[in-house]
Amino acid sequence: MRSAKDFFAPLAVGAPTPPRDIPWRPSRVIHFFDPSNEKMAAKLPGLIPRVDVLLGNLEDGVRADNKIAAREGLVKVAEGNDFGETQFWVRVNSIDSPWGLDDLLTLVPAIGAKLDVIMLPKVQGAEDIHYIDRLLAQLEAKAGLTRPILVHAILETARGVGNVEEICAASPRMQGLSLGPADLAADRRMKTTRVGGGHPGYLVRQDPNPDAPDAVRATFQQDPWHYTLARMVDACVAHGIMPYYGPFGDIADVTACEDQFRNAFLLGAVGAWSLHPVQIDIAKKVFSPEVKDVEWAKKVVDAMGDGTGAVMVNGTMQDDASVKQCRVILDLARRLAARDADLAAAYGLAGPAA
Ligand SMILES: CC(=O)SCCNC(=O)CCNC(=O)[C@H](O)C(C)(C)COP(=O)(O)OP(=O)(O)OC[C@H]1O[C@@H](n2cnc3c(N)ncnc32)[C@H](O)[C@@H]1OP(=O)(O)O
Ligand SMILES: CC(=O)C(=O)O
Ligand SMILES: [Mg+2]
Repeated sequence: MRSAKDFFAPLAVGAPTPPRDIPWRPSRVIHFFDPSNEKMAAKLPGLIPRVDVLLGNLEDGVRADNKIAAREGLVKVAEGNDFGETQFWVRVNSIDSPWGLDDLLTLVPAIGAKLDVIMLPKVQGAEDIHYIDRLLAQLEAKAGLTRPILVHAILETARGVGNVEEICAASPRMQGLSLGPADLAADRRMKTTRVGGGHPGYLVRQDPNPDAPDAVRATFQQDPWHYTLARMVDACVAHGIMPYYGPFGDIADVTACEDQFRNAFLLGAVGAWSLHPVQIDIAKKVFSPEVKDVEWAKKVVDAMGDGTGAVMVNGTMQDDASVKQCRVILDLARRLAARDADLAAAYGLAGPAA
């Protein structure tokens, strides 16, 4: 175990100092694209200003015979685009795959200065984060980078879920976690073949009516990801990093996508992935607080004065704890409004500096 005293020391001579805090930046939507797909890459200049995070995916979803083209395509995308306020991330291949090491050895020297976050799939435990932590420090030092690249882990194995706390705590570089419902379902031997979302068979049924035993009994679908997501949120918050819902594979079912994203938002996630342009605005809408909730939060904060005691607002009790809930909403609304003039106008909050 590393001493607390050297936790924030660089892991290689000449590497940038590890971060003490993960900077807050909007990350309601992490938009995935395949850098080996020229049609997708051609759409990026229009997509970059629309998304909070643009992510070049090199892992699952990219054909094995396109892995090198994808890696090279990502370098071209980085060199050929100005990302402005948009974060630029990559999902590298897993460190036990034939491509993971070369992804890192190529990308950090070539485009490390533009990469905000490296997303690492199939993280099993702290040992995987320790490995990439040291390797990144060595590569950053060699490349003369002055800003540390952050690391985001996908939680998509049963062992990873069991080790979630240790993964979050393994390095000051840890930026966040995403849920990987497809690989996780396979690894756990769950019997759903969907990429995220609910399942009609995962339900509870209304009790029988003793007066009408043959009457149809309503059923209610449940969320099979609730347990994992809630566990992720607790682990992330405990370690000062950010939890994200992952992908929703039924691109055509925009309604269920919105529902799944909203469940995650309500539980504490800060964003979700978009796999297709149609999912971008869904994520941005869901992970921005609703105007009515911002208005309510302002009202409670105003009514609570110094934030202590108990008052009635519209027939409800508000006190020191509930005002904190309202401040969570208001704080997020303020941060988003400061970057988005439309949201600022909708919320009645200060917008971007002129
Ligand atoms: C479990 C996991 O690991 S999830 C993460 C891995 N998977 C991914 O990243 C998948 C990313 N998304 C995709 O590959 C594609 O969106 C697919 C395969 C799902 C659907 O692609 P298509 O069948 O081409 O969809 P569709 O025809 O609706 O696309 C419309 C247009 O949007 C483009 N497009 C589709 N997805 C994207 C994207 N993610 N980014 C940019 N452009 C896109 C298409 O190229 C197409 O362009 P065109 O109008 O010039 O022909
Ligand atoms: C997100 C991802 O990688 C998965 O669901 O497997
Ligand atoms: Mg996966």
